[in-house]
Amino acid sequence: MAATRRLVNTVAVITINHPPVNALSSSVRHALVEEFGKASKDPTVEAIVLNGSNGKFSAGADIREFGTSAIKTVSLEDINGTIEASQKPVVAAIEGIALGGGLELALACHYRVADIQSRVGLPEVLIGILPAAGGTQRLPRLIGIPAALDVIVRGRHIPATEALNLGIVDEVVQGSAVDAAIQLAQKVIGLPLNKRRLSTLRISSNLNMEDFLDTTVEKTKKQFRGAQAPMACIEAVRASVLLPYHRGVEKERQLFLSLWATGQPQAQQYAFFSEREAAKWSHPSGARWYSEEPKLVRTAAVIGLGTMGRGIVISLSKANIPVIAIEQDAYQLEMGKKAVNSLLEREAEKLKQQGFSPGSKLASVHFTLAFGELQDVDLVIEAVYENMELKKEIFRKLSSVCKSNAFLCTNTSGLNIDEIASVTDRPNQVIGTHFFSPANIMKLLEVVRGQQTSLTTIATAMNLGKILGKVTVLVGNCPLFVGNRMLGPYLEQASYLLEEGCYPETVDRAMEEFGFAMGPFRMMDLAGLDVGWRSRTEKGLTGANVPQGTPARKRLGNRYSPLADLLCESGRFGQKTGKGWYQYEKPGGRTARPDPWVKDFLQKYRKTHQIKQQPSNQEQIVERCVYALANEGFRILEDGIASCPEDIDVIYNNGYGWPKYRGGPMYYASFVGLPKVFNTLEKYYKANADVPSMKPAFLLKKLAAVGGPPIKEWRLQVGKPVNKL
Ligand SMILES: CC/C=C\CC(=O)SCCNC(=O)CCNC(=O)[C@H](O)C(C)(C)COP(=O)(O)OP(=O)(O)OC[C@H]1O[C@@H](n2cnc3c(N)ncnc32)[C@H](O)[C@@H]1OP(=O)(O)O
Repeated sequence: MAATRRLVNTVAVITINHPPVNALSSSVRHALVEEFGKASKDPTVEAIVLNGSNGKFSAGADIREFGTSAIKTVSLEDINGTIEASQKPVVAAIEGIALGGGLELALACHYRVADIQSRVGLPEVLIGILPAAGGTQRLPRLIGIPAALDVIVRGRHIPATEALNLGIVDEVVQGSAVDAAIQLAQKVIGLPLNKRRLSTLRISSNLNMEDFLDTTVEKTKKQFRGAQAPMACIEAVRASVLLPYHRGVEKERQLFLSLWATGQPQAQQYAFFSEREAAKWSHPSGARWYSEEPKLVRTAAVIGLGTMGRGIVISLSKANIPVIAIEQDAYQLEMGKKAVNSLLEREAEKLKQQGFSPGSKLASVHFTLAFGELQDVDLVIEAVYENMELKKEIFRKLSSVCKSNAFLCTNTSGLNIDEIASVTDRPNQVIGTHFFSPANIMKLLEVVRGQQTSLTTIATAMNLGKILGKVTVLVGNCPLFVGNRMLGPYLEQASYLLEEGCYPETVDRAMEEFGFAMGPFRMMDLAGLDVGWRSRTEKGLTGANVPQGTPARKRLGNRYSPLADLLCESGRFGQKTGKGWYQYEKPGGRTARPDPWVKDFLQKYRKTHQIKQQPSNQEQIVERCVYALANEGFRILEDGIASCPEDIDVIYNNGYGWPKYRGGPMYYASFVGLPKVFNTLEKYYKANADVPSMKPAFLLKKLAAVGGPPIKEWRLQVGKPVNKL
């Protein structure tokens, strides 16, 4: 039964029953109509309580129904209208979550009681749509325009205590929300309900509403560049100010349909489900996420308290895993300790505001210089800087100090996991955990399996990612893994564009207007240009080891751009030195300004090398950079490094600032059409045979030849994720 009804004295308790998250699919909506109908008619029922089974009110509309005929059956807004109009008081008992349509349903009830652990919100914007069951009209009437806009446009999950302060819920309880709701329902029997019907309320505000909304539009346009849903949310809320309720709801509906026509909701919903699929990892042996038991991680250690290590320590503590944090000397330890403690204080403050005692949520962190203290930890994450010899030295030590069943993780962004594992006494328990900076904030975790990594180790690392609240993707071991490997051809194209007449700001603007959080040159400046320079020097691509007589713009017969090397040779390492592809207000400054020095440098460079100026337009810039990125993605699939295109998209959406409303680079390639991507790359490669990264990948060619099937059918062509490198 999608909803059940029981009677407690004169209160009918209607329970949504649709595991796992009580999504309001067609069957639930029909069941709600039926049970409300019966409760309304039943003369023994004086009040109604609505809750969800298994401690979850509801995660909202069933996202899988969008775009199908199921969504067209009885509408949630009609149900909400019926509930609100009920002559008997209806109380929502919110446990766990009331999200999207779930909260809209609760807003149609006359009262809302929430348990202290619950979260409410209207996160539709995160899947490319807007609340379309009256939420954009009822919420502003309840909590006012500014607060409602914040909730709807950002789509964040609001903890119960904050929801109480905002006025979204009427009561927050420590114990059972259902019991409290029944008590409240009994108390309000017979009281007038008019003021509890949100659709009938008038919006009160002293603000100059039109100005306020216009300013919000401008701010939102900048903040969510290119995303349509946030703008539609504002327009729907504007309608709540200007129009009577029923016309506001019509506007909400129209906006929903226009959003659907943009294609953005489909991309964002693909991204939503891809994230969930990524957790369901598979292994070339045929093992899957459900066939392997992860080991419990009760205690952990982090080696290195630089930016990465600090973020990892915070993540572990927030997940209630006690941490031992190690540094190499007293000074570094003290610096790390100060930074970690100050971040933990901020977390504790947030918890206090939510009504929790920080001690019950944040695990302890113990700082030490002594490796010997690691003998009992279940798992270690090494987070020192990228140097193979240093990492090996640490893993040798760990191998001798840690208990035999401890897991050893390395936070490398591209070094060989097998080589690191080879110095230990337990290569099967060594795994890569590639966090993204700042590690306590960024959602992505690339888990890298080495050749000998055991299934238990994989299951444990994947489960740890989940516990830390990360979007965790399992990938194979190859230089730079998935995300960073794809950056290579992308950044290469960006540099070639400069050689050919573009400027950093032109390329960055094009990519940012496409939707990237940051263009390639701003990104390089942020990461530090010296990092890549060091690696190219080690590979003999630049510096003293380049063979004499090598042309400046060729390496091993292929095109090479020395621009970044030249910048580094001038001491321009990016933000940290106050100069890179841009100039900054000071070393460590954040505001990038085009630098006349760079312009002059590029002009001289082009003249010296007699490069014909043919600056690309915005569309060409995007095509070259994005197709180069996706092409490498196809190679990664061919090589068996990623299991499926969805995993690659999850990595880009969550770790590289790719605009989620474009689904990810592989989804985008599929959206544009694989034959078009193939032909464009082929044309470029034919004219530039010295740029092998632009040679269309074999898999792309194969898929394009059959007309570019939908992305979920690519798996058939990809096969098992066996590392072929
Ligand atoms: C007419 C329009 C009216 C209203 C519009 C809407 O209501 S749109 C929907 C708005 N709601 C959301 O966006 C919530 C989406 N869900 C989540 O954020 C999380 O799933 C949630 C609820 C916080 C639970 O997180 P948790 O980590 O505990 O579980 P997980 O994410 O793995 O989800 C478990 C399985 O449930 C599926 N699922 C979740 N939400 C929905 C949903 N709204 N519709 C359909 N399916 C949903 C999810 O895919 C998982 O499925 P599985 O097959 O097990 O992978």
